[in-house]
Amino acid sequence: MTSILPPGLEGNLVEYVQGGVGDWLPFNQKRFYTNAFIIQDDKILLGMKKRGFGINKYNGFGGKVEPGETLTQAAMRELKEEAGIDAPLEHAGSLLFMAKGAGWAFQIEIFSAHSYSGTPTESDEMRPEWFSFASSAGSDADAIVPPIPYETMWDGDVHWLPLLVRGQKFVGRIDSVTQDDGEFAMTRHWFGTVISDN
Ligand SMILES: Nc1nc2c([nH]c(=O)n2[C@H]2C[C@H](O)[C@@H](COP(=O)(O)OP(=O)(O)OP(=O)(O)O)O2)c(=O)[nH]1
Repeated sequence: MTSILPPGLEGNLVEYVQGGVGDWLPFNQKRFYTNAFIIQDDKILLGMKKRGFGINKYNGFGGKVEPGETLTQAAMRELKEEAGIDAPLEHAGSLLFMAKGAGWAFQIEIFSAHSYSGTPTESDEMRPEWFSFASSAGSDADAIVPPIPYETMWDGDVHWLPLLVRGQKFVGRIDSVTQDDGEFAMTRHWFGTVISDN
């Protein structure tokens, strides 16, 4: 099934999930960010954001792409700065995130790797922790790896993180408004999976 893509998304995509109401928000510019995840067996490495935008949420490791960097170089640099590790990151998906009133959109390029070197280490910005995405996660009293903490993550992550962990490339858009408490609430979202050309 093909469908009309939200503005700002492109590619050979099949709709996976969508929701919300209203017109897609206008934007006049995209700013590029990276977000990197390490996935091993049935575990994923997330970081608790200790400061700045998205504080007190678990997320991948990332930040702004600096002038002159490729997306992959930026993703590797941010992973090293924020988690203290190196990894052969590969592009895994893209997320266009729009906050009402901003005028510009976050273009977040998502990367993943199944191996890494070094030891995940707390930085000024992030505290790394492993989480399990096994179906039995959290049900075993002896389990020491907790399940993915969606309640402490960005609202839209519950839609695309399952695609990421099973290696399905995806593209999505999330529009949001800022609430009185400063938190973002999704107003509309759309996610599609990427159809490979071969
Ligand atoms: N997982 C996830 N991340 C999101 C969403 N929306 C959103 O802005 N983000 C990311 C984009 C950025 O990577 C991150 C916030 O930026 P950041 O705090 O890492 O960037 P920064 O400006 O501090 O950049 P830097 O100093 O680290 O370079 O939050 C979302 O819906 N899900």
